[in-house]
Amino acid sequence: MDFQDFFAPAKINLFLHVTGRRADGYHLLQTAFRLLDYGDTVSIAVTDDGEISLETPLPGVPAEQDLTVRAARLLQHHSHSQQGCRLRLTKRLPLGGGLGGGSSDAATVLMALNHLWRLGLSRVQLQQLGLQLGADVPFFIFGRDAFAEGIGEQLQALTLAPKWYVVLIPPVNVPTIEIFRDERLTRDSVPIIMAAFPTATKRNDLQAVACRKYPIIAEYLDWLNQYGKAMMTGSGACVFAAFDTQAEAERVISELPPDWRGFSAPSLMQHRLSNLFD
Ligand SMILES: C[C@@](CO)(OP(=O)(O)O)[C@H](O)COP(=O)(O)OP(=O)(O)OC[C@H]1O[C@@H](n2ccc(N)nc2=O)[C@H](O)[C@@H]1O
Ligand SMILES: Nc1ncnc2c1ncn2[C@@H]1O[C@H](COP(=O)(O)OP(=O)(O)O)[C@@H](O)[C@H]1O
Repeated sequence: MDFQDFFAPAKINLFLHVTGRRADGYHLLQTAFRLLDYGDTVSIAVTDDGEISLETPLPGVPAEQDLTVRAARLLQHHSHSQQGCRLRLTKRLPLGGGLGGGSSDAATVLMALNHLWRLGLSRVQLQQLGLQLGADVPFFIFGRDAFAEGIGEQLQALTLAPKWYVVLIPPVNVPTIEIFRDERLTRDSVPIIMAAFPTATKRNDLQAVACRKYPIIAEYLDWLNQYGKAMMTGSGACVFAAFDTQAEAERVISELPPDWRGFSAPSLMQHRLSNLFD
């Protein structure tokens, strides 16, 4: 059985404003997504028996609920394909970290199987399908830094200078839904236009609620603020800061207190699976 490896990068949100709420309860956002050259690896072997299985289930996540399996099943159902696959996942991104790990794994499975099963769906078709799995999935299929609106599915390409990021991983798993449900969340940020993004003050509207619920996040922000401008990504718990050079980022990592976890990684200009659509 031949397994092929496919990369599933992390994302960070360079700012995140909650501008309203849809009738179905989902929140309207404005955000800037940035890809990082750090992530999970999904290994896939195609089978002809129609079965879909995950050989490396994550602790606490039944295989059938794993976003890789759900993505494969969704694509199989949508395309009426008779083919199947065996999946293996090498997880580096923390669960519930705001780095979009599960969504990125799902996007990678959709793009890889579209290629391996020779389905010929376009990037836009896969983005629409991916939205059924999570609000961040279309961005990973879009495959480059983006200004996003709606619930994150309306995407415009952003060109940003390359940077190095320090990402710290507080020892808490923050369920996205818990932050969006909180009555203290402010939901009335005034919408900005994309052209205003580079000069606007960067803020994450989910950060105050997450820090109140999990004070350890504030502790990690305070520590990182000594070195650069620290912010939380997505609904947390991870926090990040940007640096111009690898050396600066690695110096910060080398000074982490004992038992604190984090990594440094450069920005990623294009998703490695983007070439599958050329
Ligand atoms: C906040 C963001 C920012 O990039 O990222 P994460 O921190 O999760 O990575 C995303 O909008 C998260 O996207 P994603 O993680 O895919 O969320 P989903 O699984 O679609 O949603 C989980 C739950 O959060 C709530 N939710 C999610 C997105 C949104 N715009 N409004 C919401 O109210 C809904 O109750 C939903 O049932
Ligand atoms: N392949 C997967 N990787 C990570 N989480 C997954 C996966 N499949 C299902 N999940 C579930 O989705 C939840 C949120 O995942 P994740 O996308 O990593 O969060 P976030 O977007 O906040 O970083 C996890 O807590 C887990 O229960």
